[in-house]
Amino acid sequence: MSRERLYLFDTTLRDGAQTQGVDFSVEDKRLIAGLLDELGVDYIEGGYPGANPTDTSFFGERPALKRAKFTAFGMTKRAGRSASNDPGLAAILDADTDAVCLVAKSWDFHVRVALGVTNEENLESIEDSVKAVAAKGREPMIDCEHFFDGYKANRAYALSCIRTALDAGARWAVLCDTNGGTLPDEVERIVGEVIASGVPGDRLGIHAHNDTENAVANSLAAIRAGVRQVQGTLNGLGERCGNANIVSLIPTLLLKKEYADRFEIAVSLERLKTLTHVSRTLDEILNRAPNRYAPYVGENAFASKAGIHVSAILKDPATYEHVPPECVGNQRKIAVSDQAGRSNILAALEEAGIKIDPKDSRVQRLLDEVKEREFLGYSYDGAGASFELLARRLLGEVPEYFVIESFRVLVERRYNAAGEFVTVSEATVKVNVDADLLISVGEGNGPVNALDQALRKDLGKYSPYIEDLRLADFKVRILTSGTEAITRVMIESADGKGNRWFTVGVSPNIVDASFQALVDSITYKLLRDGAPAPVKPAKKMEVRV
Ligand SMILES: CC(=O)SCCNC(=O)CCNC(=O)[C@H](O)C(C)(C)COP(=O)(O)OP(=O)(O)OC[C@H]1O[C@@H](n2cnc3c(N)ncnc32)[C@H](O)[C@@H]1OP(=O)(O)O
Ligand SMILES: CC(=O)C(=O)O
Repeated sequence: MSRERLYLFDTTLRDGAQTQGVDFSVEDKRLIAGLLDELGVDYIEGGYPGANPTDTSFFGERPALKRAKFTAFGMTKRAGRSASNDPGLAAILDADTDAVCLVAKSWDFHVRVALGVTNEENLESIEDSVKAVAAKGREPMIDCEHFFDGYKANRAYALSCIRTALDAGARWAVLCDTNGGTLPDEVERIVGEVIASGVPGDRLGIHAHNDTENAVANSLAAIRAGVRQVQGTLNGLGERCGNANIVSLIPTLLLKKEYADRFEIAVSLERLKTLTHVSRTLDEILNRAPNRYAPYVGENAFASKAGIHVSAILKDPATYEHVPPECVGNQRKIAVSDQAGRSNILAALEEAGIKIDPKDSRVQRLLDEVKEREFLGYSYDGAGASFELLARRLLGEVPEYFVIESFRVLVERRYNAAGEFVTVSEATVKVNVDADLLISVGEGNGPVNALDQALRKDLGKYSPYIEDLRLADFKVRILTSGTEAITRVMIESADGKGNRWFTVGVSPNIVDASFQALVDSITYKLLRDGAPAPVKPAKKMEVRV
């Protein structure tokens, strides 16, 4: 059966730029356009030439796209002047693009209130503007703003906006759920009625906003009802609650039988494997933490925690995964926690490269220990290095590289040499390495920083192993256990080889919890980098300062 072509229109650089807190630079726009082009979308809406210096500059030098149609956005000409005499439209037509998408009002309420013109004047603006785009040799399309609300208020007028655009030569009339309040059943019914009224579905598009968390569902409903262009943004960026997320739409269209059997899109199954990378690169550009819960591409999208799930996943991943993670470039994650069973532990041990007979009684002991510690506040879910140390200690594989004899931290608010009133922390750590007692003092902008400085200042023969270690992130959470508040500290560490690892510490005292996580971090690095075991047992001998 031959499949129908479905076109993907990306508006990350236009509607996505309308997201609160998002402010693309010209260079960001170039990078994102390149990513989208490589992914395989059909249209890249770059922004609104003439609306702001960034967009004008971006359109001033057309990005080198391999296959996507570079598209400018703008609005139809203002009433009372000709298309050739409208400076806004002129800036859009002057831009070197393949296509032009103009937003037009299709709700009579908006024509009256927002534009303050007659319905006929608005239709005239649509017709003249589309003709002006076509005359410039660009592919014209019209975003019918508020189409669904307009259709419910004045069906005949909303339809006449579409017909006027298409009759004037628009390749597409895009039905916009601008306020995002329409639900999937309404979208499906209304699109069906529009097509039944004689408008061909292969000239219609859908542009859905996410105000009821239905933007993707509404886009799929419109596709089922017959539209053949779908608009969306990377990671669902966009005005207010965002647009339909193409990072969710693309895999659904490619991997779900109902759509994959009926439609052909320009993104290949091979390019689909880059989707997680594309999504996370956008977050990187925006300096935002990726959404762990994002469907398909989030860190949790294929993370299983419950023992019953993991037991089955290890027998066949299809038992609890709706698609294989690799097909979108993501990966399976098996968490170890108090929801775990033996299967989670075995999977985590395998991931850490620890070989053990599944029937070994130490597997159950480790599981019991994890559950006991999680009860006390530890969380191994996000602290893989601490879990690995716990497991290897139980198996007798972790040398006691160093022994902490004691530590002390002072926090002082005082005037510094420059006469500024500052808070400084000072830590002293006594550590035993190869029977040498080493005492180091460190200063820092906080107690944990000072402890870290002191601990790492002199670790005897282990010092060279930790020269490139740095603390990348530090998270504190206060938990309540019974009547007591306890602190859980998670530390992310990194080294010069690009390795990152996570450790956890728990104590009623925040400094103590931090220190545990620090010690785990250093021990993990020593173990991973093959540091030799101490030759002498730890005991106080000589003092070196
Ligand atoms: C649903 C959407 O997301 S549409 C996309 C919206 N995106 C943006 O607005 C981002 C970029 N916009 C801008 O930089 C500015 O709004 C500009 C440059 C386009 C216009 O700026 P200004 O000329 O200062 O006008 P302003 O933004 O205050 O108001 C919009 C004007 O466009 C008119 N207008 C709105 N839509 C249309 C349309 N489809 N056709 C013709 N005129 C329109 C409004 O009636 C209003 O006119 P008025 O000033 O005579 O009342
Ligand atoms: C055009 C557009 O962004 C909208 O109607 O939502």
